[in-house]
Amino acid sequence: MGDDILATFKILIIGESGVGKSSLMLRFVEDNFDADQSITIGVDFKTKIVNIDGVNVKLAIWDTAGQERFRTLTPSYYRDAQGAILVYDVTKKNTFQKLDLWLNELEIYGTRPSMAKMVVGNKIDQPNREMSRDDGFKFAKKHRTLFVETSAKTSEGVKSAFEEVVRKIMETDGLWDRNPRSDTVNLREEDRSQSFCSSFCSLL
Ligand SMILES: Nc1nc2c(ncn2[C@@H]2O[C@H](COP(=O)(O)OP(=O)(O)OP(=O)(O)O)[C@@H](O)[C@H]2O)c(=O)[nH]1
Repeated sequence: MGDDILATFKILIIGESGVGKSSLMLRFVEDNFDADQSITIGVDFKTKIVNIDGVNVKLAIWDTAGQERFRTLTPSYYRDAQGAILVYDVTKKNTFQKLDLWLNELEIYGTRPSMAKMVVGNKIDQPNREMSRDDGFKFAKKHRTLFVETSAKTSEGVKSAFEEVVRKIMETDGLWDRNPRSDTVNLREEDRSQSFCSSFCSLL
């Protein structure tokens, strides 16, 4: 395998304000954590190339604002996304209860019916849990989504959260297209000189 990138996947991170969406992206893309992570206004965007089971794919990760007043461009965030990570904070029950609304947004604005969805219970490093692992698991089972618990602070579960979404996208027919390969787009030198001669040299 070379450096070829098989495909580019658009993945959204959604959920209530303060659950750790930006922190999960920062941990996954830059392996970093900021205890004073600032609030997201509108949308933040990062790319990362990952190798999944020997195949390179490029991820375009869209970190959306949890706060309603910063969500003016919602439909364009969702357009063509192949995967979505729905985040709640295990120490805040209300963020878990809002997951239904976030799933509903995906239904309304998502343009790919078979989008891969992952529910993520974040901040498991904290001692004051309000939601158990089982609560998250049951929700995910009911809505047929993937599920994992994470800590953006310690990095536990973060890599799996993103990688499992990518695997799910890859195994879903019709959800993605291969990136055009450079050797099929550009004719090789010998082909080019041949086609030059067959269409032009014979006219001379
Ligand atoms: N202890 C702990 N704190 C976290 C974790 N993830 C995020 N935080 C903190 O929680 C706060 C909010 O995190 P953000 O990543 O800004 O949350 P967000 O969901 O992007 O928030 P919005 O931009 O408002 O939508 C910040 O102070 C983070 O440092 C975690 O796993 N553990």
